[in-house]
Amino acid sequence: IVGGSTSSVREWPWQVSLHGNVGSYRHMCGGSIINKNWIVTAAHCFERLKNPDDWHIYSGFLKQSEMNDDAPFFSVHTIIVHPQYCAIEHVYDIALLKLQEPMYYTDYMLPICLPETKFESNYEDCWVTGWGYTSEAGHVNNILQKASVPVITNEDCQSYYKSYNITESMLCAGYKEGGIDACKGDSGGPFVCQYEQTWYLQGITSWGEGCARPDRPGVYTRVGYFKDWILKHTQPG
Ligand SMILES: COC(=O)Nc1ccc(-c2nc(CNC(=O)CCc3cc(Cl)ccc3N3C=NNN3)[nH]c2Cl)cc1
Repeated sequence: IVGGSTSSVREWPWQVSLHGNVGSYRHMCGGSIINKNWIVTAAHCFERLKNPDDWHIYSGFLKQSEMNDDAPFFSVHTIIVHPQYCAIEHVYDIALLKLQEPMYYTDYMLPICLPETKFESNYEDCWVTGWGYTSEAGHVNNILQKASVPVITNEDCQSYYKSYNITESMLCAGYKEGGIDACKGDSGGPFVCQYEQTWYLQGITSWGEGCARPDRPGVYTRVGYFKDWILKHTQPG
């Protein structure tokens, strides 16, 4: 997160850190708890690491330094990447992780609500969180960062990204002058908005041209667009 600030415990209890085995395990992506068995994240996180055994999920932690080999983690039973995901176009950048054992909820580990509708009309108080770089030429941050970022229309977003196709399955957020944005290592993590005292997962951190640059908003997977697909895979019975 560029231009953000340090989060406190229990602020974002749905935020998880996905550690991938690239020789040793290290933070690769963020993710969000949606119920006791399922995490939602970005499809691009699994381009190289497709084996569930190569992933450890850390939940309930604020600092990367706490997510060490002595700390408890959840294992992954199944990785479901959206069948229409396309890396080149950044489309359908969403994936579901089924846990090997159900999670227990605590004050530090709680699910985030899915959006009510496919396209929300209210995006008043929206935040992006993660352990990603705090500048383009940076490194993964130890303490979870947060930043408030306004949603912009897809039409405005398309006008900024002339060489890309901003689809209805994407949601954009950012400041025209830049300065505050997600960055490397934040992807897969939550973009949440508070409405009438409830937080909803409106986006999954996906891509952008650089970090926090003027006229280059962040592009998120629009979670509402995939609500039926998510429910189909994650509802018991
Ligand atoms: C010790 O462990 C480590 O060092 N781990 C570690 C883990 C992951 C990565 C890493 N992850 C990615 C995937 N993309 C993102 O995370 C954000 C994309 C994004 C989204 C929005 Cl909305 C806005 C802007 C951007 N944007 C553009 N440019 N940069 N960011 N790239 C790299 Cl590199 C690097 C190191």
